[in-house]
Amino acid sequence: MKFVKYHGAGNDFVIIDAREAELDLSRERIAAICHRRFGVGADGLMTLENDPAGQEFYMRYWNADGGESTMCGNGGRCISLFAHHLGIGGGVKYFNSSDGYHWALIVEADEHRGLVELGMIDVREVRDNGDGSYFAFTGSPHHVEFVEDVMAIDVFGRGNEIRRSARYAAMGGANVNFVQILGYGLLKVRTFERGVENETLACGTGVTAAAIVTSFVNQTDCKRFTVDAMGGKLEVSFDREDTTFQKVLLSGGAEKVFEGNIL
Ligand SMILES: N[C@H](CCC[C@H](N)C(=O)O)C(=O)O
Repeated sequence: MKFVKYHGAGNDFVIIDAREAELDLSRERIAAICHRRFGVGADGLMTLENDPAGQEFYMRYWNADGGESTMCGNGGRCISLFAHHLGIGGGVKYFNSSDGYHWALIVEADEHRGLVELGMIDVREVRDNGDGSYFAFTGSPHHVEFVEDVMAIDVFGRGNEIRRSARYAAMGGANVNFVQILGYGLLKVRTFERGVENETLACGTGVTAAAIVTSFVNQTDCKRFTVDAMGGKLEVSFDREDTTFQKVLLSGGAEKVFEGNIL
């Protein structure tokens, strides 16, 4: 089975063009493909499929543990560059996914790399958990808390604990984002990802949640954030009406790093 490997700010994915093929993708097989030693290694796997609703393609996403999951922002940017490399659509890609329709502008691209701006869903609620942390759904569920120094945080230990806490059990757990405010519109974020069950080098829906919660909580007139993730920089921008965030955009680099054949 042919695959390609892309990453967005170090959040990495196996992507398979499934438009013509019936694939055998069990939970176990996806977990094996994503395994860092016994497989290709990835934070997640995506298939690019024909969309019954008539968009240019459908994006399905599975986490590294083999579980099909909710929207992946870095994955959406990578699969849009992959679609571009396949000659699908024009300068703006229109696709469907688990949280509805998305568009992605290919700002620039060569045969390996690109700069991709992805339209995200609206965020109509930021929940204050009452303990200094917050929750927002940006296509995936995200816990957000502010810390003095993200590099001093035990992201795995504390992230795992919060991800498995009773608060988020009903939704199957949440991703956990630790946010350090570096300045006005400037954040550093580290994320423990549900379904990867570890820290990832970047999380697109996570940095989107971090920016929106920062605007909601203290930089209330800021609508554009640069976010330093461990694997690279991402930009988040939005319009804001009271507590509704619309025209949410996630921008950053995406890169095709290799292609291969899964036996
Ligand atoms: N692990 C997430 C999905 C992937 C999110 C992340 N890779 C992104 O870029 O948004 C979840 O199960 O909620």
